Order: sequence, then C-alpha cells, then structure tokens
Amino acid sequence: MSPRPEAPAKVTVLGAGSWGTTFAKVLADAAADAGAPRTVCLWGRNAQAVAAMARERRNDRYVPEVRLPDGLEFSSDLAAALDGAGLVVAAIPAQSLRAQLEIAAPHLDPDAVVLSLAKGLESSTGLRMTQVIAEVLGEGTGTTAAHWLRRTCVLSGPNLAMEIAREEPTASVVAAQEHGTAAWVARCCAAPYFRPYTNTDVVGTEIGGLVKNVIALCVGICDGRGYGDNSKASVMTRGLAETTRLALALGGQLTTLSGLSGMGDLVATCSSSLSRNHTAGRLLGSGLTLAQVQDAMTQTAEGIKSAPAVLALAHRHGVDMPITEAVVGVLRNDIPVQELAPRLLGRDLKSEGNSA
Ligand SMILES: NC(=O)C1=CN([C@@H]2O[C@H](COP(=O)(O)OP(=O)(O)OC[C@H]3O[C@@H](n4cnc5c(N)ncnc54)[C@H](O)[C@@H]3O)[C@@H](O)[C@H]2O)C=CC1
Ligand SMILES: O=C(CO)COP(=O)(O)O
Repeated sequence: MSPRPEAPAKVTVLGAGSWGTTFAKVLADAAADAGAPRTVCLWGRNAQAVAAMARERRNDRYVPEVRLPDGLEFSSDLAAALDGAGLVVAAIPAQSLRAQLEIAAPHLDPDAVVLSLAKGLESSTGLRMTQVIAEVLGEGTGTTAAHWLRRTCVLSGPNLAMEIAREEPTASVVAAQEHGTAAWVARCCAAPYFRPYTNTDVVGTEIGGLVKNVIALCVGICDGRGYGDNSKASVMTRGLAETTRLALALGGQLTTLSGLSGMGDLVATCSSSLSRNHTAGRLLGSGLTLAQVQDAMTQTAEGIKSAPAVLALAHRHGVDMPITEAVVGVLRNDIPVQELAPRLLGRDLKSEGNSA
C-alpha cells in the first residue's frame, strides 16, 4: 500500500444508526483529544433526521440523551460527505451494505481506507463484510477487489453502542491485512474512553463478531425460557467453541477468538439487555413468533438474517455448529423453543477437548 499521511484530514461515517452515530462521536472526540485538525462527518440517508441531528446535536432515536461533539459535521449528501475522505467508515447493516456502497463507490477516493463496523454475513452470498466491500468497490471505482482488500479493515469487540456513547471505558480491535493500516486506523479512533487494539486477523475478527450474534440469540432464548446462569454460561462457552472451529477453518487465529472480538464481544452481548440480538432471542424464548419479534424490534438484530448464512458457511467447510443449527431451526420454525434444550443436550456425549 502507498504510504499514508500521519492522519486523514477527513473521516466520513456512512450510516447514522446507533453504532454509526456513536462511532462518529468517538472519532470526533479522538481528533479533539489528539489536537488533530480533522473533519469528522456523519452521513445518514434520511435528510430530515440528519438536519435534526445537526440542529440539536443529538440523535434521540438511536442514542437518546447523548450530546454529540461540536466538532462533528452532519450530511445527507453522499457525494459531499465522501469528498476528500481519507478514511470511510461503513456503519450500515450487513444486508444493506452492498446496495449503499454501489451508490457510494463513484464518490470514493481510490486511496481511501475503509473501516467496516457491521457484524453480519451477507445472506445472499455468504460473504463477510470486508469481502463485500472489496468486491463492490473494486468494480465501482475501476480498481480491483485485491486493491480494496488491502485497504479495508474491520473494527469489532465488546462495543455496545449506548455504553460507548455515554463514554464508559471500552476496548476494541481493528484488524487489517497489514499491521500499519490497522495501527493508522486505531490512531484515528483512540479516545479517552475508547482503546482500540490491533491485529492482522481480519477473518477471525469478523467471524467472532458476527457469530456471537447468533449465540446471543440462543442465550436470549434461555432468558426468555426463564433458565438461569448455568444454562447461559454453557451456551456461551460452547458457542465460543463452535465460533472458534469456524474461524480456524477459514484461516482465523485462536488468539483472536480468545480476545476482545471473540470472547470479549460474546460476554458483553450475551450478558447485556442492551443487545438487540439478546433481546430478540428473549422475545422468541418467551413465545413470540419471529414475525412478532421483528415487528417489535426498532433496531437491527443481525443474527436473525446471518444465522442461516453462518450455518451454510459452516456446512461448506465441514464445521459442526450445533448451537447455530438449533437457532436456525427455531428461526425457521422447525424447532419449537421448548425443544431447543433437549435437542442440544441430547446429542452424543463427547470430550470437551474434541474439536470436531
Ligand atoms: N449498536 C451497536 O451496539 C453495535 C452495532 N454493530 C453493528 O453495526 C452495524 C450497524 O448497526 P446499528 O447502527 O446498531 O444499527 P441500527 O439499527 O441502530 O441503525 C441502522 C442504521 O443504518 C441505516 N441504514 C439501513 N439501511 C441503509 C442503507 N441502505 N443505506 C444507508 N443507511 C442505511 C438505518 O437508517 C439506520 O440509521 C450492524 O452490523 C451491527 O451489528 C457493531 C457494534 C456495536
Ligand atoms: O455488537 C454489539 C456489541 O459488541 C451489539 O450487539 P447487538 O447488535 O446485539 O446489540
């Protein structure tokens, strides 16, 4: 990759939901803390909502009662928002990212670095978000997917947006093919309350972040059924085991899965009532149908759409993922929630150390 200047003069966040808005605040606070003369722009597709954010310096729909930094700019004009951006942050849900990036691509500087915040698999292709980004931008900017794979990073970790918006101390991981790129991005988002680590395991980092949403659905179902902490800890631990099997089969590293984007995110998401995936699971466990749960949710629970794609990916790589399989069964209405536990516990006994 060509050398980059010490810091980008402009960073643009695409997507003004809970995480996009919160991460834009992190970036603006990071720039202010570093004394960096950097423009941080938050782009949202809803012009009215963006105008209200700019006027009130709040995003009450997604991060209520949080004042957004004075340094943060807002835009609903995609071309203007991307003009001059050296770092572009994609905070759009997994199933919508491709379509939005196709529109954005002609406005992107081919030398920009892209940071993915989404935790999901594209259900139509089974691709991870960094793969989708590279594919779309390779075509849309007249370059190649390989060009963008070198420039595309992922940030993942125990990062419940609302806690970070309230400036509660949090760590995370930026992963990129090249360490220098991850470190460059980490410097842009290191704020007094937000500490990004780095690694070069893009696959492991993405798999940890997206599969934990499926495991959180299962832990939520346990909650909805009224099961206690033993059940939830059992699902989390065995959930991490199957997540790790998948990550390793795809070329990820064990240390990543025991780190912030693996165990860290799993613990946060499965333990928190702030988690949308945990909430969706709890509603399913309490007897609501999937359609009723989806009606009740006002924010994205990525695990619902990603779970079948995770299972298909696991099958393609010969990886056994019994918890994911059971969750998919519940989502497809093939397994009643009361059958989930007997089904998982009734499997053949095996050694805990047996990775198969
Ligand atoms: N909220 C959180 O605590 C965290 C979320 N994430 C991930 O971040 C991603 C985004 O999630 P959230 O911001 O939480 O979701 P959200 O449901 O709070 O907001 C989604 C936002 O994306 C926008 N959007 C949807 N489709 C769009 C499109 N085609 N073009 C432009 N904008 C579009 C919506 O208008 C909304 O502003 C997800 O993959 C999620 O797993 C990751 C870490 C933390
Ligand atoms: O990814 C998250 C925390 O790290 C957010 O989880 P939910 O999408 O379940 O709210």
